[in-house]
Amino acid sequence: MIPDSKSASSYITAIGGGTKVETERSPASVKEMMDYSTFVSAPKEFTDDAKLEQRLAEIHKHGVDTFKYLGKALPIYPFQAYFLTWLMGFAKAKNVFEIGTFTGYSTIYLADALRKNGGGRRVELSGSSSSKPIITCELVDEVAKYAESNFVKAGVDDLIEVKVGKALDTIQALPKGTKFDFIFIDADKQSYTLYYKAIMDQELLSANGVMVFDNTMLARTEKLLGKEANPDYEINQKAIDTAQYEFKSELSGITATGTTSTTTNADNRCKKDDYTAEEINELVNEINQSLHAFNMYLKNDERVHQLNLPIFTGMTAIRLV
Ligand SMILES: C[S@@+](CC[C@H](N)C(=O)[O-])C[C@H]1O[C@@H](n2cnc3c(N)ncnc32)[C@H](O)[C@@H]1O
Repeated sequence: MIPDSKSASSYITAIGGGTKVETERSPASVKEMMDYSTFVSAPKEFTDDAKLEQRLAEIHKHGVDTFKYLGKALPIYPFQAYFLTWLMGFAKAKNVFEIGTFTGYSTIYLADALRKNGGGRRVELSGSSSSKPIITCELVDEVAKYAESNFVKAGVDDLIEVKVGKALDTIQALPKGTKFDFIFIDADKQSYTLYYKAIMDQELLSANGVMVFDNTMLARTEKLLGKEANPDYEINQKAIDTAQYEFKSELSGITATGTTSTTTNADNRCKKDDYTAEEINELVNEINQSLHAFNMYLKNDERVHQLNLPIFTGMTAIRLV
């Protein structure tokens, strides 16, 4: 049964805000639900290499500590890695395009799944150049170098090429019709529509390929459903952390695309270490508006089948019609 706007709103608010999910059926927190799902799921594409698992845990911790200036930069959650690698197996993906490398955490899982899918097909680019089967885009040079060192340590560097710079430039530099079986986007949220349009214009998704966007339902998602802002809304710390990170990351995207007039204002706000609740509310609203615009654009795009899934802060899976 399709939930009505009211029940959907409370459920999504719970997910977006990281608060308790209050349904009769499921009193668990989102994290508890995700942990349980991880526990009882076992995609065969997922790594069973204990050493790699440990290395990934170290990468997670070290990356978050090292790149504090990116705010609360977070890799995907383990259950999300399950989901991505399961999809990779389903699509029999032989190559990958990723936006948002950060420490390389998600990329390493994708590389491991690629090996389990039989190795990986090089991305054929025009002319003499041919790349590795995974292309991942990272804006910040220092971060990209750190990710590359992690790929070496994880033994997957032969599969991955990091493109440093603005992701939109990288997409547009790819020859039209370069095909990827799996595309994962987890970067500046306000650029999601631009990335999607550019990927579709460039015809980068293969016929049976899958494209996934992360965080498509961020904090304070009730705004997306048109509910009035609640002045008594208690902003919880998790929502604040997420918003700060997403916004700071977002700034790169604003500058990268140069399509918004809020850059100066946003840049000034980014320099601050502390935000008031009001400012955070404003930042979250901006991001949510972009995400809602993106979600609606997809909903109305007849070229694709898309599913907006309530996994963690929302993941949207897309395939071509
Ligand atoms: C959420 S993190 C990615 C996490 C990664 N997918 C994982 O699970 O381990 C987002 C990354 O996107 C990068 N980024 C932000 N804007 C970008 C842009 N315009 N082009 C390329 N990368 C960008 C940030 O520097 C950050 O490292």
